[in-house]
Amino acid sequence: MSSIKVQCVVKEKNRIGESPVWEEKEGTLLYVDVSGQKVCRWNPDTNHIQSIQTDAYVGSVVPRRSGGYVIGVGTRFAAVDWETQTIKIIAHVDKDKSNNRFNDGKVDPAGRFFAGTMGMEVRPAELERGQGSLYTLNTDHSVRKHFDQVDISNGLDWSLDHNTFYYIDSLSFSVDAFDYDLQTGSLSNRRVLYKLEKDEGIPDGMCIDTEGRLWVACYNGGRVLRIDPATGKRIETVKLPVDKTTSLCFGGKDYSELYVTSACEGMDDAWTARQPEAGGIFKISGLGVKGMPPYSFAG
Ligand SMILES: O=C(O)[C@H](O)[C@@H](O)[C@H](O)[C@H](O)CO
Ligand SMILES: [Zn+2]
Repeated sequence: MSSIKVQCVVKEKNRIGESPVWEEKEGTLLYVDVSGQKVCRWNPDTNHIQSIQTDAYVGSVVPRRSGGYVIGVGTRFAAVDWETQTIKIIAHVDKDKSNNRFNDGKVDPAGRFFAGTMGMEVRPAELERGQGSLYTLNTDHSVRKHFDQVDISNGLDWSLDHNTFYYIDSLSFSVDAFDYDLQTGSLSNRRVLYKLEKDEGIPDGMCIDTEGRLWVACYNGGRVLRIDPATGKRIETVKLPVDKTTSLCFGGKDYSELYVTSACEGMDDAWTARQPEAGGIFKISGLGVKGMPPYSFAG
């Protein structure tokens, strides 16, 4: 008997909720509202949300070892000082592409911040294709471009042995893998790991569990998938009461709960009436698997 429970824990609607990160020390969940242009921090004990406004779309937020956070905002990497509520630009990318913005990002096991860009959407998942690139913000604040021709740069994570990088370019409808060199931060040997089925929607955010399996949030699919990278097979599906599930991370006690963000942007009144929790954040408990603590940017 499965005892999986799905619960909407953050009722406040995000236009595009994204980039959830569990903060163990504070017991809080960090996330962004991409087009709502804010970085938020939710405390499950008090149900209180703190936020800071950004001046452009904010694709992701990651913790920083020296304190505060780093974000991908517009086409810039920037540092957030949470105490003083100030944002300082670190580096600029895609300078020739004024219509671009950062999307999903995550820190690698060596403390580098990986984040990708995309063109501006006219409607969800509709945009000029191939405008994005995948970047690394190194700990010395230099920027490296790994590749371009990306449609919607999205979910990413590293294998438990750090030798593989998993990556989603949403409009390819696949989860890809690369060989990863942790010493140099280099990617090579791209291949497709899993192709989504039609009814599964668009692959969006992704995270790994302690068994090395991947969890993928499916935009317009209303579900999260568990993929075994060893076989390339889907081994579990958990459905949610909203279609626009965007991203996910493990958190809570011992990282045994899966937090899933969602979006409501692009939904008409009838759709919103059917799914009143769209834009909220969900907690899935009883999965029987745990996740990994996030890495912090080391620069
Ligand atoms: O959630 C994200 O990653 C993007 O910011 C969104 O724009 C959606 O992903 C996209 O619309 C469908 O892939
Ligand atoms: Zn995403």
